[in-house]
Amino acid sequence: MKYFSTNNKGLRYSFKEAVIKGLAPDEGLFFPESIPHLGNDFFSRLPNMSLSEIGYEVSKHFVGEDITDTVLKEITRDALNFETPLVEVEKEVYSLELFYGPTCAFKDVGARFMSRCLGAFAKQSKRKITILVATSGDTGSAVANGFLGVEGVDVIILYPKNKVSEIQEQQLTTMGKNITALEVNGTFDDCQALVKMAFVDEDLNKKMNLTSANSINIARLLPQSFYYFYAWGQLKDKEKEIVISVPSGNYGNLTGGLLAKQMGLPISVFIASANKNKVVPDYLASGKYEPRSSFSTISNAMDVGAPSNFARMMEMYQKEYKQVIRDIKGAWFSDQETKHAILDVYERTGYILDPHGAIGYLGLKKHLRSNSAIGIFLETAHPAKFKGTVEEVINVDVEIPTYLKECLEKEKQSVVIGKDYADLSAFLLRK
Ligand SMILES: Cc1ncc(COP(=O)(O)O)c(C=O)c1O
Ligand SMILES: N[C@@H](CCOP(=O)(O)O)C(=O)O
Repeated sequence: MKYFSTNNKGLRYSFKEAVIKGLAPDEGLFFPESIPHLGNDFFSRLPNMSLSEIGYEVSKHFVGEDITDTVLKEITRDALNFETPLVEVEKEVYSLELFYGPTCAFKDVGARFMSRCLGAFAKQSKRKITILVATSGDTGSAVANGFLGVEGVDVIILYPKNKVSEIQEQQLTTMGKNITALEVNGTFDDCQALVKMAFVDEDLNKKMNLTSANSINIARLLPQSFYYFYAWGQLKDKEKEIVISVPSGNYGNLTGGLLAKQMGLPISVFIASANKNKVVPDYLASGKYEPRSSFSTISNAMDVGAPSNFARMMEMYQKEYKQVIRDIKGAWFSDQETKHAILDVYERTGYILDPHGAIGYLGLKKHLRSNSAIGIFLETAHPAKFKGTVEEVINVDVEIPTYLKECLEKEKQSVVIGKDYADLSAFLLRK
């Protein structure tokens, strides 16, 4: 399989090149030159397949000869060693719980797969690889956890000062070893823009071997299709129409779902569920895409005003707006509505939503009108990561998983920088 840049289809790159570069030299995002349709045999075996088996069967089409079959099997077995259960919350409304990985967010799936692929490539490389990652809360800790102690790889996390939850910040800033946290005086979009500027800074790239572990990187994005197959495999009734709502910010998770659909997964509609940062729901309503500065909300990991993966969504639909709105509906909700959903679902069912999952739930309820459809929303993080907000709403203690508890006891270590590129490049050149 070869990859092209969303800015230029003329040049082709191997999986290994795309993973090591992260972003194409022309600042486009890497995209597979063809998307395989997985056959009936694969779909008939799905109900009995584990997440890691699905990961292997799907990714083998995308990695080409860059990773041997034996190594790819090891990578998927080792990376995807946790559950992603489908839990019925109400009649025909399911939560796909993606928070059983080590950092309690869906990012663990992609970060663990990518770290093992890059780890395999790093062994073949003489130069150290430096990963730059921008985070609005969850990507940073998942990437740090995935790459902690990996030889030949340094990780630098950029996160927006005062805009992530307390537990998220502890996760980002307490790893030590080969992980450094930069606290940026700005928004997530500023962090993402700084990272992209570093990739095209020629002087810096002569000195450092930089790559990205955001969903910009194809090895982070691809695994985000695996659990859609897993969810479908777990459904008892596969005859009904299936609608999936994805709480979205940078749109890597939704793009993973769209990839699964193009590979043949019978999902009738996706819902792009957003908070007040609603550039994509606005595009779906009007046909105009207008990235803008982001607002801070209680679903902070989705506070993105210029989502990276919009370029890939457009590539998939060849910018055909009518086709896009056939497959994707938009929805957005305020903090007040999010809190109300957390309380309402808790009181009626006992199920505890986190603020991101609550937006997914609301998007699903908005569009799931037909009784003949099954709805799934993605629960993208453990509610304990947003303990303060959730407990204030439901007035009940939310138990913190052991891993999260451990990082609360450690000391925060970060370097504060401004949002000017000069600050980041000076920091990197000093390293
Ligand atoms: C908990 C949580 N939910 C939803 C999102 C949004 O996902 P995406 O950026 O892939 O749209 C994120 C961040 O990416 C997140 O951390
Ligand atoms: N919400 C994300 C933002 C970065 O998203 P990514 O999937 O592109 O890495 C976060 O939690 O950091």
